Amino acid sequence: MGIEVVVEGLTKSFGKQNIWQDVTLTLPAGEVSVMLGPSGTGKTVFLKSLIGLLKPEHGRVLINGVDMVNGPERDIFETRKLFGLMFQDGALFGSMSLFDNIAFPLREHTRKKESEIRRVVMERIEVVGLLGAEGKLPGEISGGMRKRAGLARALVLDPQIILCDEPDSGLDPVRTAYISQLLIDLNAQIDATMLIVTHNLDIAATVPDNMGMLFRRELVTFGPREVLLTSDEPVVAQFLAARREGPIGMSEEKDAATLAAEAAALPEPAGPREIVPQLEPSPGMPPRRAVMRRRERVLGMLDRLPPAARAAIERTYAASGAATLTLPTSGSGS
Ligand SMILES: Nc1ncnc2c1ncn2[C@@H]1O[C@H](COP(=O)(O)OP(=O)(O)OP(=O)(O)O)[C@@H](O)[C@H]1O
Repeated sequence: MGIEVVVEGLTKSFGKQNIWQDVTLTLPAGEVSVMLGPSGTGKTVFLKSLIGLLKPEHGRVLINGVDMVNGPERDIFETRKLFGLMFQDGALFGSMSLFDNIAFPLREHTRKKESEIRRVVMERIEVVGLLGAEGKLPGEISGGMRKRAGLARALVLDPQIILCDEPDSGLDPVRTAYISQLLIDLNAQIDATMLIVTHNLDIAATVPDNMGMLFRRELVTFGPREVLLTSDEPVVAQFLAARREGPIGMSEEKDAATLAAEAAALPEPAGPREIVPQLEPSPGMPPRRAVMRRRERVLGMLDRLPPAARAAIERTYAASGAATLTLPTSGSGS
């Protein structure tokens, strides 16, 4: 099973530029989480901070008791081996075949024999649907194939935590849908904790168990997907509706007068936002073990969630036939 990642009071600046401050959240073990946020809000910086490649000035990132910010370098180095990283561009070596690219971490970090390396690499190549392309160079294949090769490479060391930086960048909507399904199938197969950074609304709506958003140097929210998807925070509503009206500007934040004028011109929302169902693993895949754990966890926190999120969660679990569940009384509490 994947490992819980606990982030406490994380603050990162570069010189005088504060990127974000006091970020606190927990990535639940084995669940899929998405971090949204406009360009430049520090999502990639956040991923790099989780693996200890960047050092925030304050706060902790705890993984199996190791603090990836302030812990001993030796422990951080060892803990990093639990991670699989998929970068935006696949980060493949252009002069190496896909096979050699995917084998690279095994050759660098293990003493496995070539026959064993071949077995592992071919297994992962099959998982991401690239059988037959292993001899090709990265320049000879499409962007979507390069992404999948990057994912295969992230998987060779049997990671328990997978970080994906914009898995959809440069992909058309159909390829993005395939990548979304692949991420869910992967979670079903290996039960790893996953964090995906994306701007893509389809991935955000269909893939994660949990969602968060960074904006104006803060974590706006992080929690079960229903919390963000029903949120009436202006920045979340603007992002999810992909509209110009709202706090997110083209290059800089808008002033109060502009915001007020835009808000006055906007039509009243027609009703609660529609939440599309989360993707299920493909036929033939094992069920996601995270689903049951998440259900326990989320139902345990129901009383502390905003009413709209609570109603959405109750609808989700009622629709998925959770007849055996006793939902905490709604209408009481918050
Ligand atoms: N090593 C660095 N040194 C100085 N500034 C940096 C460094 N890395 C990132 N930054 C700055 O931190 C800010 C956040 O960058 P980051 O790449 O994390 O944003 P992002 O949310 O991932 O953006 P996008 O969605 O466009 O990829 C940017 O202003 C960037 O210039």
